[in-house]
Amino acid sequence: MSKLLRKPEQNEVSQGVTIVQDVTTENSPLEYVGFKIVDLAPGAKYSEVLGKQECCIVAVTGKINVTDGEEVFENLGTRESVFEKVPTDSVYVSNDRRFEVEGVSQARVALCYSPSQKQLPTRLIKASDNGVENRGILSNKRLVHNILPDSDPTANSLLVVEVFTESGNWSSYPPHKHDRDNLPEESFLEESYYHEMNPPQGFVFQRVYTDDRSIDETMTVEKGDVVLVPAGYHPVGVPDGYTSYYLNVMAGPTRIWKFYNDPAHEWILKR
Ligand SMILES: O=C[C@H](O)[C@@H](O)[C@H](O)CC(=O)O
Repeated sequence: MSKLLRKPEQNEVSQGVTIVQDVTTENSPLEYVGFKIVDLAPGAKYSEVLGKQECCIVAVTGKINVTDGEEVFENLGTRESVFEKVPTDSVYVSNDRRFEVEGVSQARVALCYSPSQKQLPTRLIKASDNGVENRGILSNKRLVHNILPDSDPTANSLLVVEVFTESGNWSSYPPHKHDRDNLPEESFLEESYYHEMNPPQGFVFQRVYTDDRSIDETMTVEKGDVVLVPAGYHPVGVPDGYTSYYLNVMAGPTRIWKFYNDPAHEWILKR
């Protein structure tokens, strides 16, 4: 199996707290991005003390309470399924702070991490704060919820976005990359993809490949999988009949999302 594909696990770390995905800079080829999926039963609590990392806590499904020890944010979350396709609530917590997440209902929480040195204020990113974007044409249409875009100064290095791609469409297509620290042409951002499909037995194909093909992995991706993108183009193809969801975390030396399209396929934008 590709080293860029992480299958979900059921690691119950305490009563009602199950770690489903746990990507760190120590256990992955990523140097900037970290990512967890935590399932919480009602009343179960998960807490962390952050070092020189910032974290965006995303209420993927269900309702949660979040505190950083000073502020309390209650009843966050807007959906029982991501496929309701409504934006959700998130909380940004900066470096050298702690946080605790409590399940109000059965909840799935994404913890999105990146490096942070300069402590910034904790911030509730309400669902209504998400920038909603219909992107693409023909068979490349997708719906984008910008949770923590580079235009939002809340974070030091973290970018978080979720994308819905309909049946028979492609996203992150034409293939693009952001693996060179070469602004203004291109920024260097590592990336993680957390995937879900509807109906849940579905799969999508994701290719991660570099110009020199030193990386060239085409993966069959299923519900709960994480795909790691240390470098390279990273298109996603969605079979007929299914809807794809993914949550992206990006981070790198400069918090700017400036991608570069694969010249071989850029022509499709001119149709
Ligand atoms: O680089 C960002 C990620 O690849 C996705 O968020 C992608 O941009 C989604 C899309 O435009 O299809």
